[in-house]
Amino acid sequence: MAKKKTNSKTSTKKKLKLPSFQLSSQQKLVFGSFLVIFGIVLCIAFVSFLFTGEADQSTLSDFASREVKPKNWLSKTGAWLSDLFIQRGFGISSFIFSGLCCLSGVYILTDSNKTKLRKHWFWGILIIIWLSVFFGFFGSKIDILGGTVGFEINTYLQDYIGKIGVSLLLLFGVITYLAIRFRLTFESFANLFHSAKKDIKDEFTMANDELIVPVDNNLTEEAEAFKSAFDIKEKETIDTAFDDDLNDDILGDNMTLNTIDTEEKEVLTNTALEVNIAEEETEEEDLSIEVEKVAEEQSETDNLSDKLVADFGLFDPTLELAKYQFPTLDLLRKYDSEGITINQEELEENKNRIVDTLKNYNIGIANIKATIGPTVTLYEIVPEAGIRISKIKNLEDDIALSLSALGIRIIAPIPGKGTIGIEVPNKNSTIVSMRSVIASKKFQSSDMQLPIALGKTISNETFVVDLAKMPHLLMAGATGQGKSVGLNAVLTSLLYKKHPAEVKFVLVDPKKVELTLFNKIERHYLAKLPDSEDAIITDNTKVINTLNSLCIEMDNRYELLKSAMCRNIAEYNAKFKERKLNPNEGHQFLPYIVLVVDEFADLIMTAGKEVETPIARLAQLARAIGIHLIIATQRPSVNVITGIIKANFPARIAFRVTSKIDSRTILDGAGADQLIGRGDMLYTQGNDLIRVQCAFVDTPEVENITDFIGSQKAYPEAYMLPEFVGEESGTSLDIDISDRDSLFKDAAIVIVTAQQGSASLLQRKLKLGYNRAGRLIDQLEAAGIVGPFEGSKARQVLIPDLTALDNHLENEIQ
Ligand SMILES: Nc1ncnc2c1ncn2[C@@H]1O[C@H](COP(=O)(O)OP(=O)(O)OP(=O)(O)O)[C@@H](O)[C@H]1O
Repeated sequence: MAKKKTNSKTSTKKKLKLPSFQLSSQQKLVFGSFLVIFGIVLCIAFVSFLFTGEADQSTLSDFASREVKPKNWLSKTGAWLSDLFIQRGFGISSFIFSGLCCLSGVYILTDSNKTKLRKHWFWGILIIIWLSVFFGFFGSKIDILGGTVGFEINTYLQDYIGKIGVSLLLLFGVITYLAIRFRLTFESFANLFHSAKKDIKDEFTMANDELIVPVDNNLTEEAEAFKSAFDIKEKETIDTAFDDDLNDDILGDNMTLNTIDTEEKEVLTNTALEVNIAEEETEEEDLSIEVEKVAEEQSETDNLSDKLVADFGLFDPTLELAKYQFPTLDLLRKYDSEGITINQEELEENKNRIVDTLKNYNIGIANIKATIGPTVTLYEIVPEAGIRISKIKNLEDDIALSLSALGIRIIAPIPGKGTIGIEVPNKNSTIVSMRSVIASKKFQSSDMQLPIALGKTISNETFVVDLAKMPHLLMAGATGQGKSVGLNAVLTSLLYKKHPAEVKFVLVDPKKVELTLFNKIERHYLAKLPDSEDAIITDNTKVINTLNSLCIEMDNRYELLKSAMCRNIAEYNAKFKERKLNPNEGHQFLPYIVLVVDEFADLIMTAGKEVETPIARLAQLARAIGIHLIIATQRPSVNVITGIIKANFPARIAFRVTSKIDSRTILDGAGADQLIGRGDMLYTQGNDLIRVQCAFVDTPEVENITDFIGSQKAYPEAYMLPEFVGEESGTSLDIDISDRDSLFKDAAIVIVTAQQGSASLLQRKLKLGYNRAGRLIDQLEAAGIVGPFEGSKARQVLIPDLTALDNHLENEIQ
């Protein structure tokens, strides 16, 4: 077992090292047949060389001249190839080359196991060399038997180990080959010898028995002793023989055991004993039998998808915009004041103040350490033994007063460190540019699904989080503290990392001015409702429709995931890329959708429950299907951020807020009221608070990026969300004839001709987007041309042919 395991381990290791070339079926046909033909060419040339080689010797130097006519059946090429392989190469063993070429071709054509082919090549080449040396051993000059290689190796070896040495070396080669290739062991030689000996012995015994037969009734004393000694054994053997199918002959004899005479019994005993020995031997051999690894059978769908992947490669969702270029770093501004400068004086001053203040309250400090961040410096204090932490915590305001600085935050104790932290704002804060965080290795090499570079932590590390893991983000902060910049930083991060095929934004901007710049990338990155003009939603009534539409999209996506038997969007998309999901059944690559709501308080004020319900539904359920919410608000009061919303937004960002109560609403604790503003923020994902300086991205930078993306080739339209028809507009089936899509008739013809009521058929035939095709199907249903939705099956077509369709439509108009 252990041996088997190691074997399989090493083989997987080997497999991992080898590069895998995936040839398409056509390439396999071309390459495979080329190799077979090349092998045949070599064989013909070599055979011809045996007869014409000598005559062609002189013509080889005039290869370029057309007057020279070589005798080789394949003319100059044949003469040259066979001279190269046989004369200058390995002699007649070169025939193996032609065989190997043909074999490789056949392997490629039949798509057989390549490991076996590699083995054939390995052993083939070794045999070629061995044969060439072997033949070279007998020749006194270069000849076609051993070729130049054989001759030269021989001369070289004979110079060092002599003729006897070379012959022994060749013998050793044969033994090694037999041992490795045919797993021959010393025991198998011995067994061979043993069985030969036994055969002779058998013959001998048989002959003896024949001699004994005539004196059957008079057993000698020795024979009697022999018999009694084996009596028990005989019985056992006979029993075993009864069970043993292999010993049918003996079985036959044993059946009549009572009737046979002693001599026959004796013969039988001998035979049975031998069977026993033979069995033991087989058992011994069994130990060395190697169990061949059986390849696991693949199911039919796997085979089909594997074939598709082999033919077309993995599905590439970015193919439609294959030439899309990600924005470059130089679109972002570089700031002079970047990089942290240590102001020794300031550090010393703050340290003294902290020590003095604490001394005033009889708190001694054993140790103090400073970590300088972009906007604040963290002083870590180890108090003297016996000092209660709560005492320091209570002195927060006093320490802040004596340090006469805004934004002091005391963390007592720092989780996991056993020290007390005092964050003191730097006199001169440094700007954390978006460029520096985007360029950071941490962001660039992150393999997160939706990476967001938020800024830098207090220890000046780039802070990157995965929106897909959050899974929804709540952002709050008083006006002018950096919310909009924060939102822009989030969107910019995604633009720098995600292809338009991979992520779509739904932007809600009641302030109408904050996100307008993103209009330029509408057809690349934005998603919108089918009949809305602007992709960025500024009208509060439209927000309700959009949110409900997202709920429909969510339900649709769950249906798709269910039928694909996937638990989340990542699994689903991976399966789709591997071509395991059929687009004809409605499957498609699903981009992430990020809903950004700037000024959520305003929405709640105007729309209340109508907004809260879909938001809560999305927040509760949308994480698995790739819809993520980012909600920003100025007023983090309890009537805006209700319990249900809070419960579903574990990731929160707090910019500076004006009151402790607001801080509590957003962070479930104080802290946000002590921030210094201008992008200074606290981030939590349910546990610790992390102080981060938000990356700064200015409007011109966003404009540069959106211009850069907007100037590139885009999709024909923005990503269409499913249509949501509000209650007041009636049911979707009451479609007015005049409101029908311009392609309604074409769609009806396609559906009736194909007798298959599926939206994806329309998508393909009429080159439509999924949403328009879906709308057409609804209209066809309303017109009574197709039946109702039947889950994963195509809808039933109610009109049998085109004539009936014409009649149907005419009747409709009347
Ligand atoms: N990360 C940052 N680094 C440096 N300065 C910043 C940062 N974030 C914001 N600021 C400064 O604060 C100003 C206001 O920021 P921003 O417009 O994001 O505030 P806001 O919270 O969106 O305000 P409002 O709610 O009124 O729109 C910016 O113009 C900028 O000067």
